[in-house]
Amino acid sequence: MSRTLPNIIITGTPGVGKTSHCELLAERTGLRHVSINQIVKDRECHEGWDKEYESWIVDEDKLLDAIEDDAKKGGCILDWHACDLFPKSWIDLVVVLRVGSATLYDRLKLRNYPEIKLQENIDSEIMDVLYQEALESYDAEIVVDLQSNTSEDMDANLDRIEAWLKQWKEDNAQAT
Ligand SMILES: Nc1ncnc2c1ncn2[C@@H]1O[C@H](COP(=O)(O)OP(=O)(O)OP(=O)(O)O)[C@@H](O)[C@H]1O
Repeated sequence: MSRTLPNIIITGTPGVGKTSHCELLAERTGLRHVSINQIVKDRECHEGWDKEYESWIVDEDKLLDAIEDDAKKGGCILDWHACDLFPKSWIDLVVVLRVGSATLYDRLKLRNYPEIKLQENIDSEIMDVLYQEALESYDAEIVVDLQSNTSEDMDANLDRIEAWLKQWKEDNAQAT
């Protein structure tokens, strides 16, 4: 299936900077920021609320149905703390954002996360869980991990993704 625009996943542990990156990237490129959190909530792609973790229990089949048409058209920036559920055929680039554990701790503390959720997220970041998930789910050549500790990191990441997008468009224009 050919798309005239690529689909990009921006993933990583909660608090790493996915939404911040996606919003700016959407502004800079015109691609659509697809906030999976928002879709799960708005389109009720869930089986209820987990009180302990203070998060929705996602119904993945319903979620995939909800975004399938947009994903098949292309031009989506998928913003979520997991990536293994999206079909490989939909995805052109997977960006895994990374952050130091002290910085992540400060960011999550500011959100008043429950202690259990805070600790699990710090452990997940230290143990590379999201990066490994991306490597297990997609071809290694489309997976990139980028640091997101500072606003300078974010600027550099956005430049890099924009350059990748420009190249993707050139390559795919030649192919058609
Ligand atoms: N590279 C960065 N440099 C400095 N601050 C950042 C950076 N990235 C994110 N932040 C700050 O960290 C906080 C969390 O960022 P953001 O909401 O984008 O994370 P997220 O990964 O989308 O989280 P969630 O998965 O919970 O939606 C925000 O206050 C944001 O301003």
